[in-house]
Amino acid sequence: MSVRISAMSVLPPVRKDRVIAQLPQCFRKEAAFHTKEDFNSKVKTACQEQRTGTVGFKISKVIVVGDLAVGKTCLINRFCKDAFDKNYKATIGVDFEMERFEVLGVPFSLQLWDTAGQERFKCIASTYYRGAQIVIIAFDVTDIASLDHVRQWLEDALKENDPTAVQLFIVGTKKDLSSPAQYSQIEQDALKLAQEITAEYWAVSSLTGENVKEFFFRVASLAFETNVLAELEKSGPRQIGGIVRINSTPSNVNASTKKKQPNCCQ
Ligand SMILES: Nc1nc2c(ncn2[C@@H]2O[C@H](COP(=O)(O)OP(=O)(O)OP(=O)(O)O)[C@@H](O)[C@H]2O)c(=O)[nH]1
Ligand SMILES: [Mg+2]
Repeated sequence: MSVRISAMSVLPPVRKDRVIAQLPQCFRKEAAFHTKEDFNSKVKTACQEQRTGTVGFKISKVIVVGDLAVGKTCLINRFCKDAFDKNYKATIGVDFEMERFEVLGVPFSLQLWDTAGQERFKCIASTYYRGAQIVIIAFDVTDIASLDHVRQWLEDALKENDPTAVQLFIVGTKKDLSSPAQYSQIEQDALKLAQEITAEYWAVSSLTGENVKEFFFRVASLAFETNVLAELEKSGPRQIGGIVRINSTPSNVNASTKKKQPNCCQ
């Protein structure tokens, strides 16, 4: 407890617009991590009673992958800096941003890794995939090829991570560029894919900001909820009563059986 107090007194308070008191809802019920309206009751009780263990000090790693120019950097910049650049500057290797939240009164941080989509930088970027709790695969809703490549990105990301420990999101970008008819067509395919690979689906626009904050709040909340449940499980059923597990095993068909390949940078 004393550690917690000193750590909190060193850090400035979390920004008011990063405080999460209610569970943000999913974007589409057909492809959601879960569709519950509220945080798990065990998680809420644990937070109220300050029994969240190490979660308050935890930094969860998020990697954002996907084809070049789909808008990964813009998505992160819209959320972290509320900025948008219409000029394309390829990410070379990786970049990262830290975002601090307060979820149900408990500090919680995400380390957002923005990776390169260009083939020639992919090899550097992939060395940073390891240790991700959350994998976000971005595709451009106006470019069906970028959706077709999602499975390959997933496979690459899961080579470096434990597939059963990863929470997966598919995010369609540049929603502002697509007509409602075009959008609903690609959404059908994206929802189908999300269901197949057990991912939660979102669609956003970094230009207008539509759904960007909602998306990252949802990511932070689900990551937090999973971490608190894991912490409660660690502290044992005798202490905390029965654990309600949320169904969080991304059963990826392609990647889970693959052997780790050596990274190549020829
Ligand atoms: N209209 C519109 N353009 C966008 C949006 N998001 C990104 N763009 C544009 O798409 C281009 C590529 O965006 P980036 O964010 O740099 O793409 P990236 O995925 O990071 O690309 P790499 O770093 O090469 O992998 C830029 O010209 C952006 O301005 C969006 O929501 N709407
Ligand atoms: Mg980029």
